[in-house]
Amino acid sequence: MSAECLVSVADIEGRGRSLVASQPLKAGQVVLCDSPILLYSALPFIKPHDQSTSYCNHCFKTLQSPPSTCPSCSLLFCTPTCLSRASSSSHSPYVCQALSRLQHSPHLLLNQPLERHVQARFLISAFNLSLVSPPHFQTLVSLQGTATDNDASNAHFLHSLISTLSPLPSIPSIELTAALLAKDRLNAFGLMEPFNEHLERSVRAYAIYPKASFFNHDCLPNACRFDYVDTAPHNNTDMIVRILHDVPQGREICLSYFPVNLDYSSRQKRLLEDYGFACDCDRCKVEANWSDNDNENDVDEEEEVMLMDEDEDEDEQMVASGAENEDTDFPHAYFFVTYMCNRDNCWGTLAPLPPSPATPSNVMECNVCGNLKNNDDNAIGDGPLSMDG
Ligand SMILES: C[S@@+](CC[C@H](N)C(=O)[O-])C[C@H]1O[C@@H](n2cnc3c(N)ncnc32)[C@H](O)[C@@H]1O
Repeated sequence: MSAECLVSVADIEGRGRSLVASQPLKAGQVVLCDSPILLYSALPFIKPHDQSTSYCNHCFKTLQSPPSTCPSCSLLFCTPTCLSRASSSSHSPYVCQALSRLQHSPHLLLNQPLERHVQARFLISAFNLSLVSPPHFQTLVSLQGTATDNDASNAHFLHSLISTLSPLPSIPSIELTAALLAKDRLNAFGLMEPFNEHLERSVRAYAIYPKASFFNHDCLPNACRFDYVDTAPHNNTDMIVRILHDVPQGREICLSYFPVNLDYSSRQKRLLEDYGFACDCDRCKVEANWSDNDNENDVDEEEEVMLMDEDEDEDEQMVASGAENEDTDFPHAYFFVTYMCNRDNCWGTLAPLPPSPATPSNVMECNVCGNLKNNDDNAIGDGPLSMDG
């Protein structure tokens, strides 16, 4: 059955639009494969020549062989085909001229925070979308997100800047520009640089996905997302969402909006500041009662395994039944041991590979480092997989 039929949009009070299982789902099942309607670079307009050499400016694959160069602005693309596709979509003459002016006039964004550089890229892409694909622009406008005072002040500056860069028949108003910034803040997913255990992982591009934007957050998610930007031969920026464990029909499917190892106060802060809500998921209800010291244990793997050993049977039952025991100090120990990658500095989430119709999958894949491991805990490979693999 196609992934599209496995989840449907429902309104849940206090959570807005949500994705729920349309039928019982099996661990590893792909429930969504979504293509971005908007994709833009996460790089600031600083040292553009050094920084723009790493990725194709259309599909964001790491550049390998001699790239193709845009004759007007010198941005790099992985192949002539990517450059040609970009010229009629993401790198239209409007975008080409606007980016070129920003890159060659560093004073325009001088002393501006990096956040504004990336927002300028987003707005240029969004304004371009309103010209090259009005239906996709309408989808973007329909996403969740209402402008805050901060969005309004950013919009004020950026609207005036972008208006001077490149002529357009009409550009969105300042009010719509502020709303677009809010929608980007709430709905953009980062396409990350490849995992390196010695470096902090940074974002290479941001993407807006029309259907994946309906996933709500849970600090103990029942699904996680994968991308295969450098390895998928086609549609390499698609997002694939797989289920971690069996889920009954009608249950909401949630992602974690950030790595699951964050402690309670960091999670609450991020959710409130970036997404405008206070999380009251089962994990937060338990951790709200912990002292700060307890929260530090959140990322201590040895501690987790110790707790797991003590409570293993009970925790497995809790996960299986979905009903957590209020009396247990650490009901989510099972989650960390089973679904969190134990490679140094990874903190990725492990999801089973898609099951075959008759047999459940017993191989887990990490959505950050790509490691594959058997359910018996043996690493069996260093990903990432290709989606065709
Ligand atoms: C990416 S959107 C998710 C879809 C959104 N519910 C909608 O109606 O379009 C993110 C927003 O959904 C809401 N949301 C996500 N997870 C939530 C949760 N666990 N509890 C309450 N609201 C949540 C917040 O308003 C958040 O800013």
